[in-house]
Amino acid sequence: MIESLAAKSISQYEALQQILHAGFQFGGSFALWKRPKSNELEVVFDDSKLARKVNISLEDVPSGFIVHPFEDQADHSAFFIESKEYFKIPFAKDQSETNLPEWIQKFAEQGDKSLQFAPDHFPKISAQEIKKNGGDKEHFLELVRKSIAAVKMGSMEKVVPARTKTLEMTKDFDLGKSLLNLIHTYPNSFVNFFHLPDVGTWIGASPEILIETSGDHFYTMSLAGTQVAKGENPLKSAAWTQKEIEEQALVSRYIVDCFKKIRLREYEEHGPKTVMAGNLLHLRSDFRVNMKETNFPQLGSVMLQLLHPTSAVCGMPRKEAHEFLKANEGFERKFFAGFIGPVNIENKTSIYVNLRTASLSQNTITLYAGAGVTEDSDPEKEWEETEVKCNIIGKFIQTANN
Ligand SMILES: C=C(O[C@H]1C=CC=C(C(=O)O)[C@@H]1O)C(=O)O
Repeated sequence: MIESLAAKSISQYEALQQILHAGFQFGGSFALWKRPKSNELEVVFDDSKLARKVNISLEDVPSGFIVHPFEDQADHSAFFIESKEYFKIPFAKDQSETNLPEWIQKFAEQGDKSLQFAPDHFPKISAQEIKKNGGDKEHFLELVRKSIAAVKMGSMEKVVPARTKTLEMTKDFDLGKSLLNLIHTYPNSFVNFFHLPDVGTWIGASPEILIETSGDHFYTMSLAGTQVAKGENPLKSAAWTQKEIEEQALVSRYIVDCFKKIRLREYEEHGPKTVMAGNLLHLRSDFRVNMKETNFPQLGSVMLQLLHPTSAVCGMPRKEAHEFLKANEGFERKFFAGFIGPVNIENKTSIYVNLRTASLSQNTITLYAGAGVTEDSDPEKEWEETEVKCNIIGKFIQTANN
């Protein structure tokens, strides 16, 4: 349902606060997001008190927001925030004011203001759970060493070990402000927030599309290789090592192998080129298919099932890399490196890999990051890379006034 917006303008910060307030008071699940380069913020509310699940055959799914963990589900299901209410509001950077649907403003005015930010909506994590959730540096270094050894032994070409970083939830943590900062700092990312009662509450800024379908057009990308952007024109001056070029080429090969599996020969491939995500540079290739010309109307769902988890977040071959991570990583990825995004909204589905992300609990915020390992990797450098990746979200969470 598309709502008309109220005439009264409010600041973008206030709008975010009111959306969050209404979302938590609604009692169901909700999500908000801003697509890369878009000037609009989109929101869905679902009043269902029980987390909804759908099959990941997306053609049959109503409008909404999908949330799938890293682990494949035996029943091919994902969590789903059905679009019982959907609206979008202007949210350009240079436009400090915006409008909300009238009902949200009324809802927020009537409600209890103290609930505007309510960490008690989030699950509580015990100290014991924090300890075993994979944030230890020595554990990660050892994991990378083991990864390199396994690649050298020939059982895998690449693997993507990950870690967490846990921050304390401070009293001055301001969710609306963190989101506003993420939105304006990362205009090329998919900035997102979703809340599934009793399941999880996550905030992130992903640079990686897993699949997108819009009308007859299908799109996916291979993204890998990381360096910190430096200098005046980082996109032009970036140089890539053989290790990074190979790492990204493996992700592209993985996509082409998926096309081969379904005998799809007509696709466009462009790249790789250097792209910017926050203060990081990556190598990216773009893949496009016309679903009408290739007579493949269900390509989105088919590729979603074939691609996830890609070798940008798991490794290659996928099965061996996944088994290695399960045996050695030592923590549960949950929704990290899973996939999230709007489905069948205005004839478009945009599903992102859930990277540069954090889960919120009553007392902690857990950041997640991984790094692609090949035989030329250096454990200390991979640790540094995950620090920088964690910081993309972390720096807007640790200090409320950032
Ligand atoms: C696994 C992550 O990034 C992936 C995407 C781009 C570059 C990557 C890399 O250089 O390792 C990773 O494959 C992450 O951000 O946690």
